[in-house]
Amino acid sequence: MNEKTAPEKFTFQAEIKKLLDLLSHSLYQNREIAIRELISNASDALDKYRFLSLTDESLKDEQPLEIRLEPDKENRVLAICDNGVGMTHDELIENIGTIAHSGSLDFLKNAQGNEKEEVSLIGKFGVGFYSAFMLADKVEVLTRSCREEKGWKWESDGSGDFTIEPQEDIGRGTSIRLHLRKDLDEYTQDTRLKYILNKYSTFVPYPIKLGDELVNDQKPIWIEPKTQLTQEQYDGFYQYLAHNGEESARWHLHLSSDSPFQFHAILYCPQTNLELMGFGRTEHGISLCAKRILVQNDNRDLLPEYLRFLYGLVDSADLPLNISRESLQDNTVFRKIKKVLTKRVLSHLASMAKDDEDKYLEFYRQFGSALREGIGTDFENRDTLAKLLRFPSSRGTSENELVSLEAYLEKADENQKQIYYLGGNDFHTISRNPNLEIFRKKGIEVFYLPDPMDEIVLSNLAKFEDFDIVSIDSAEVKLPGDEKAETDSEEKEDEKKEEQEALTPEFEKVLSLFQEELKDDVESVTKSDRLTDSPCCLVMPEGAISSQLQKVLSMNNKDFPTSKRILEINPDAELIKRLCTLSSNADQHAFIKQCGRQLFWNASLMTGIATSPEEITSNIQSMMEELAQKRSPIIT
Ligand SMILES: Nc1ncnc2c1ncn2[C@@H]1O[C@H](COP(=O)(O)OP(=O)(O)OP(=O)(O)O)[C@@H](O)[C@H]1O
Repeated sequence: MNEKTAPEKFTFQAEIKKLLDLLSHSLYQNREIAIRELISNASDALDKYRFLSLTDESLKDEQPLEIRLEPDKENRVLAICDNGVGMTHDELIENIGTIAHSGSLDFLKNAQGNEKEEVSLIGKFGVGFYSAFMLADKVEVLTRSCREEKGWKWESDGSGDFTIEPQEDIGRGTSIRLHLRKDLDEYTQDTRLKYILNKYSTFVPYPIKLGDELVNDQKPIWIEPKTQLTQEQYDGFYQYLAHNGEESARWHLHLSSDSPFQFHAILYCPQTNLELMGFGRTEHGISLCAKRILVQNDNRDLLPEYLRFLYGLVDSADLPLNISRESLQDNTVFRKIKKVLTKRVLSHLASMAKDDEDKYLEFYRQFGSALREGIGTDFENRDTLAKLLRFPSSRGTSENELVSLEAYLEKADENQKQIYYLGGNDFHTISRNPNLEIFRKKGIEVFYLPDPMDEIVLSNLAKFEDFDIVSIDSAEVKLPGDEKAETDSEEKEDEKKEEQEALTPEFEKVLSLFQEELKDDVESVTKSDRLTDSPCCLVMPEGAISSQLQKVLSMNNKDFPTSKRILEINPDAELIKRLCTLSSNADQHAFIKQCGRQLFWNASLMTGIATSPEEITSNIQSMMEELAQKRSPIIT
């Protein structure tokens, strides 16, 4: 037991001396962080006391745990007081004087003697208790440990030494009395102090009082167990974070973890996606706290970019309080938290999709665009994201009936090796596309993609499980059970040649006349295997991107090179059969060519890529005139 009456004198540890010298002479402007540091220490001290009193009944009393700020304008003193754990004589020496603590150690490690750099590092690492000397030219610490009857006064002017002497009549806890520097009267003004407290300490889990006024009235609900919270409390916190006075969140996720690192988080999904309503890019971030002290209120790196629609707060005791925005991303704990949060959000969505499909689809209609964005950017979670995607399909009756890739495969033919989709202007235009005929005949489901974004996503995804994802207007399409699908491309070429050779001379003639007419417009004219009723359709050559996608890309970039398509002709279509019979008569070749051109235009219209309406209408008109002439010869 230390029975001391006169002040004992101590010398600061060399590193601390250096730190203090720097602090008292530095021109570092953001002095208000000192208040944040001291409040954070007070909050830690209250945590420690709360914990001790849980296990040791004798330490308990009726005092409410709180932090008080007591400004004394007359004497230019600001006291920051807590009734937390307090410090014994030896703890005082050890904690604030002779051993550099984590914040200050980090600072010193990185400072490396360059004064300019040292000053900028103050903001980066914070310097814990010692930041008091940025505000004060004398600091007194009055403290009484919860385990002792007797208190102590620590005092220093920050120049190299400190003293400790006994102090009578003080309550449990610690008061840090800052004798403010001459020019810092503002730190005794209520408005200035409230501003600082609101900025940094709103989420401190203990009441902070300025005089008699409670300054932080936001309850830190994220550290409470889920079972003890009501919907109203969750709503209130959401409304606070989202600055939204009326709405409840669409859903929330309350996470707590103790290992391998400690954090609490509440994330909220809003009802509506403002980006869909033309409000521009969502720019709010997540509130980031370290030990309940706000470090940043708009952190945009804690979640991947595509989840930017979520509101929330993350609090971790394993994050350094004074970390800068730049160095946060390099922090291991921060990166791990981001990873866990992302996975938990996605698994929450997956469970919702499984347990309550309707609720999930409602969410998807608002925020599906975010998940689609994730496919292109979050490679680590691509498979999970792919399972969360939904698309309209040929089994539905409108674009509102959405199907997942997994549900699609459940219904697929066992010989099916590919997942099929087709883009187009709208659901009904797509459903009338002739490329679908063989799929309809074979009962194969095709995703209908009126939204070009969906097509970009699927072509980007390219594969789901072991299935290639292909646009059905592509030469790469392999139909289930199609023997040709199994052969390699060389054999396939040979087979194609053989097949073309096996064509009737009449059909061959028609193809060559079409080819002649359309040589500048199409890559080739070939026999079709995918059509059952329609005379023709356009398909993309192997390796080319789909029609719809080309359309979108060329809309954004006029110089985007569009690839020529293959015109496939159905020999069994009535019109083609008739053209075949005409083909042996050279007088009819001009007419066959005219039909070939019109068929190409028709297919272009169906695909939504027709570009020459005047030529199309004038060709139809001249054909109608010819027909009309035959039906009713003009009487002259
Ligand atoms: N209000 C207080 N009540 C009780 N102990 C305190 C108080 N303020 C500071 N201390 C003690 O002094 C020590 C040093 O404080 P300082 O702020 O310099 O570093 P730290 O809080 O340990 O580090 P960091 O903030 O970087 O995690 C604390 O660990 C704590 O033991």
